[in-house]
Amino acid sequence: MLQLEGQHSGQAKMFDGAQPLFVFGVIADVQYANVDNGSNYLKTRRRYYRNSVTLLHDAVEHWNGIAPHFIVQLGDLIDGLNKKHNFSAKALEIVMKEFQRCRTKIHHVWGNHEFYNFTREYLMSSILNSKVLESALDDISVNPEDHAAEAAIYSYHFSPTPSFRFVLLDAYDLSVLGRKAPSKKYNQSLKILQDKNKNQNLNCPPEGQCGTEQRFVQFNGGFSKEQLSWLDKILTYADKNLEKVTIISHLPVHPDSTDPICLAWNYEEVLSVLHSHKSVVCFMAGHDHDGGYHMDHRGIHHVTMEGVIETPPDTNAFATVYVHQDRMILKGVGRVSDRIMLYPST
Ligand SMILES: Nc1ncnc2c1ncn2[C@@H]1O[C@H](COP(=O)(O)OP(=O)(O)O)[C@@H](O)[C@H]1O
Repeated sequence: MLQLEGQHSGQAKMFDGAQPLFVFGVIADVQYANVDNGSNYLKTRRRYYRNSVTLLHDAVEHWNGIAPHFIVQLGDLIDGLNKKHNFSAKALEIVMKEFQRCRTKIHHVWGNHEFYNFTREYLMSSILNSKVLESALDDISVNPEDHAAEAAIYSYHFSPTPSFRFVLLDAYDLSVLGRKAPSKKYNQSLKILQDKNKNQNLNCPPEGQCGTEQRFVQFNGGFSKEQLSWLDKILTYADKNLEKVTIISHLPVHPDSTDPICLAWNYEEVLSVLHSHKSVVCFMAGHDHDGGYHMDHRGIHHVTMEGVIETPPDTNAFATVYVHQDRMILKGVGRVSDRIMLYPST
């Protein structure tokens, strides 16, 4: 029997009648800018730049009535247009004011628009660095090289309750955005792009390519070997401890969960790490504003959240996830569909 949110008081209200172990909120691609409505590059989708902060406000109001244990913000919080208007810091202040009304922790990942507005160094010491909320390594022992890799990469993990873990990934670890020329990672990223994309404008997908090859564009990025090896260690620990892991990233990694132009460059390598561990139950991403979903052959749920920026003012796009011992129940608002996600059998 379904019970509506808002009919209960106190923490972590139930949605399906059973008491969840914990509850979290999820929202993607707010992309606020203090400019008139516009459209995406191909002029196929309308973008509601000013109104997106109102939709964020409404999401926070909703969550304040439920008291989730935490919220994950999937990146592209403010639009790159702010940079042109010298409004980046102010725009960030405006959206963070909404989040600050939220009586819970917010976990942020970074998308391409974070790097249009700010340098990686700025982001590391900004309010968008939520890694500081968690002790980065807690009880998982890693070697000194992994410590160094963790410091250069914005990724971390946390366990909100025993047997569950969340891993936030840095999808622009390999990227020409946010990596300084001519650093090793910048050069490596430019080479990956230019080997696959011969256009002058690297935001323009490779000529004549369709399907997943379109992903080699400048507004995407990928995961370094160090980050994947770090992820592998966390998942090994999680396997041993019979944990259920949800992975959070700006870029999706399964071609059936997104328009392939939005995929991470080395999505196959990420999938191969995920599939070598039994602990992974869900992968959540943003970036593709149309959203998407696919349960892969190993039973991992790939959820791509609809973007707030392309959501008309009379609706919304966010979700609350009720986590149970055997499933997650995702309750969408507005453009986001409800979904029951059973964990893969081990
Ligand atoms: N097909 C394309 N050709 C050239 N530039 C593009 C193309 N698609 C997107 N871009 C540019 O790439 C950047 C990111 O695109 P955008 O649609 O804003 O991505 P997002 O969905 O992350 O907002 C923008 O500067 C946009 O103008």
